[in-house]
Amino acid sequence: MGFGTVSRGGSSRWPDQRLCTVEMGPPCHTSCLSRRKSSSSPKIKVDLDSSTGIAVMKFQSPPVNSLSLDFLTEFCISLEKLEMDRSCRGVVVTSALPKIFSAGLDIMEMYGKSPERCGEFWKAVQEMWLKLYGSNMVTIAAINGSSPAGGCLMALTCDYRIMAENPRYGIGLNETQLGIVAPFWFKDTMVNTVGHRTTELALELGLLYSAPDALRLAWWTSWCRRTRC
Ligand SMILES: CCCCC/C=C\C/C=C\CC/C=C/CC(=O)SCCNC(=O)CCNC(=O)[C@H](O)C(C)(C)COP(=O)(O)OP(=O)(O)OC[C@H]1O[C@@H](n2cnc3c(N)ncnc32)[C@H](O)[C@@H]1OP(=O)(O)O
Repeated sequence: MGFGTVSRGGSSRWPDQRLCTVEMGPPCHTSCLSRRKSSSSPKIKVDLDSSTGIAVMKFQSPPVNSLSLDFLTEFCISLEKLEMDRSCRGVVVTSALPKIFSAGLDIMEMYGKSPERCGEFWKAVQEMWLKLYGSNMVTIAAINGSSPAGGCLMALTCDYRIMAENPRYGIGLNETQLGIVAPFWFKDTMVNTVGHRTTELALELGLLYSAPDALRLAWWTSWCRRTRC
């Protein structure tokens, strides 16, 4: 599947300033509760606070939030619903699982499947990227765990990234280490964020970065010391 032109943001839902802090705590007051809309599909839970216009999309697909066809389909539907809700201005994507943001594409989707199923899966991967990259909402990845390969792509596709500092958490397009080649548009998404030279090195060596290392290479808007965002 080829790509057409993707328009990015540009609506009144975008703030003038770069967004540097994200409120992710529990509701401050019970009166806030009435302005909250929640929905849950098996793999993704969404909470929208209409008073702030911020939605939090939590991945809840154990063991590792791998991007299966079902997961990607739910993700696109959830994002579309938020996109259509004019009260929603921004969305934070994060994980409900400890230690893992997303393990990337579901390996089991890429093994022993029919050509039709492979086509459907690959289209869903592209759809996820198109919808997230082309979103009119401000998109933020709160990376509270490991995020290799496709998980990293998802984070890079957001407008802003915040990562929890933990030496066990790594992020990067590490496909080379797995003996596969990162598709060109994975690479391009990384180039957009960290530039050609860093991307070249990272992809050649299949590097996974810790939060402080990634910060040095300008991956982040911010990072936090708490192990759970
Ligand atoms: C269909 C193809 C169409 C044609 C397309 C054409 C061209 C495209 C060509 C190539 C595609 C290139 C793009 C690739 C991008 C990707 O994202 S590939 C996936 C890369 N990701 C990984 O390899 C992640 C590997 N996993 C890990 O590193 C670790 O599991 C972890 C995430 C760091 C977590 O570690 P932890 O120790 O906590 O857990 P475990 O390792 O014990 O894992 C628990 C459990 O989860 C299973 N699992 C892990 N990762 C995946 C995964 N990506 N998909 C599915 N399942 C996964 C693991 O096997 C364990 O399972 P269990 O043994 O049954 O408990």
